[in-house]
Amino acid sequence: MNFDLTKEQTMIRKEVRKFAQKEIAPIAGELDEKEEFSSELTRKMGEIGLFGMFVSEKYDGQGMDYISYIIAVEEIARIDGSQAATIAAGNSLGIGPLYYFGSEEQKQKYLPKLCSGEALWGFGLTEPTAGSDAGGSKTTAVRDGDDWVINGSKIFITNAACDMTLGVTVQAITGTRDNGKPEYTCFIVEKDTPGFKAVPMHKKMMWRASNTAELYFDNVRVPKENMLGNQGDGFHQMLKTLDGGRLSIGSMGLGGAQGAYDLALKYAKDRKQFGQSISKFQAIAFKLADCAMEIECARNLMYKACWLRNENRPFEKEAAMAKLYCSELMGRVANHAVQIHGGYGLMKEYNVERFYRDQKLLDIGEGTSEVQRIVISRHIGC
Ligand SMILES: CC(C)(COP(=O)(O)OP(=O)(O)OC[C@H]1O[C@@H](n2cnc3c(N)ncnc32)[C@H](O)[C@@H]1OP(=O)(O)O)[C@@H](O)C(=O)NCCC(=O)NCCSC(=O)C1=CCCCC1
Repeated sequence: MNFDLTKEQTMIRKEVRKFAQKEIAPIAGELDEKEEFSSELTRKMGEIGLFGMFVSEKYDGQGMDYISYIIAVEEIARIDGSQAATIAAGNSLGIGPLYYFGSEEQKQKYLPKLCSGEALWGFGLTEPTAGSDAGGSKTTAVRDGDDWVINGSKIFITNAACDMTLGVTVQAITGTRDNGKPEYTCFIVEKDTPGFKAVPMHKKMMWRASNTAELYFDNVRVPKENMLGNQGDGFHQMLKTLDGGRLSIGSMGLGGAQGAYDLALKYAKDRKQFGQSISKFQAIAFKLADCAMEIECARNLMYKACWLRNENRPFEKEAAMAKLYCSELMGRVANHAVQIHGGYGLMKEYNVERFYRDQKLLDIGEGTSEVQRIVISRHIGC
C-alpha cells in the first residue's frame, strides 16, 4: 500500500492552489456578494486545464486519473465553493455523460470545446416534482419521423444558462418498461434549439457565483442522432454519472472543510483573549484537533473511492460514503470555524460565513445525505 501522491498529483495540488490563491481568493467574496458568475474566471480555469482532466487526450482532455481531478476540485473548494461548483459540475455532470455514453461523432463534436473550458454543458435530471426520486421525472420525448420531440422542464441545473453554455443532456420518458416503470432515454439539446429556454435562478443562499438554471422544453425537436447511447439507457446513464459526480461534490466538502479549518486555525493563533492566543485554550484547541483528524479521515475515504474508480472497480458504495462524510464534515468544520471567529465570523469580510453557507448545498445536491444513506444501506444488505 502506498499513501504517497504521484509527482503529477503533487504538482497539480501545488499549481491549482497557487492559481486559486492568486486568481480566485481576491474576488470570491465580491462575486458571491454580487451573485455574479464570471465567464472570465471560468475561462482562466479552462486555460490551466481544469476541464476534461479525466478525459482522453484524443478529445483534448488531459488524460489524467480521477484522484488528480479530485485534488484540483478540492484545492479550488478550499478557496471558493462557487468556482469549485463550476468545475465539479462542468466535468462530472457536463462532460461526463457525453464522454462515457456519447457516440464517436458526439464526442468529437462537443468534448474539445468543453475540455478547453471555452464552453459549459448542463446535466438535466432534476425536475420540480422529481428530486431524490430521480425515477419519477416527467419530461417526455416522443418519436416523430427522424426526430424526437421533447416536452417538460428541469430545475437547479448548474452551468446551463450562462453565456458559455453550449447545451444540456436531458433525461426524458420515451416509453414504458415491461415492469410498468417509465423508460428513460437521454438526449443532447443544444442551447439554440427552438422551444428550449434556460432561465438563470437567483437569490441562492450558497454558490452564489455559480450559474444555476431552470430549463423549459416546449416541443423541442432534436434529430435522432442526438440520442445519447441507446433508447432506454437513460436512467442507468444518469445514476452512473452521479456515482462519479458524488466524488466531485464530496471533494468540494473535503476542500471546503480544509479551507474553513485553515481560516479557523489562523484566526485562533492570531486572536488574543485573556492574555493569550485563543488556540491555547483547550476548548478551541480540541475543536481544531477534531477538525484536523476528521479532514484526514475524509481525505483517505475520498482518495480510496477515487482509486477504486481508477482501477475500474465498483465504487458506488464508497462514492456515497465519501460524499456523505465529506459533506457533513464540512458542516461541522464550518460551524466550528464560525464559532472560533466569534462575532467576526458573522461578518462577510472574514469569509468564513461563506463556507458556512456554501456547505448546505452539499447535504442536498447530487443526492441528499438521506439518499447516500439509502445507497449505503442497500450495499450493506439492509
Ligand atoms: C438511489 C435512488 C434514490 C434509487 O432510486 P430507485 O429506488 O428508484 O432506483 P433503483 O430501484 O435503486 O434502481 C433503478 C434502476 O437503476 C439501476 N441503478 C441503480 N443504481 C445505479 C447506479 N449507481 N448505476 C447504474 N444503474 C443503477 C438499478 O439497477 C435499476 O435498474 P433496473 O430497473 O433493474 O434495470 C436514486 O433515484 C437516486 O440516486 N436519487 C437521487 C438523485 C440525485 O442524486 N440527483 C442529483 C441531481 S444533480 C444535483 O443535484 C446537483 C447539485 C449541485 C451540483 C450539480 C448537481
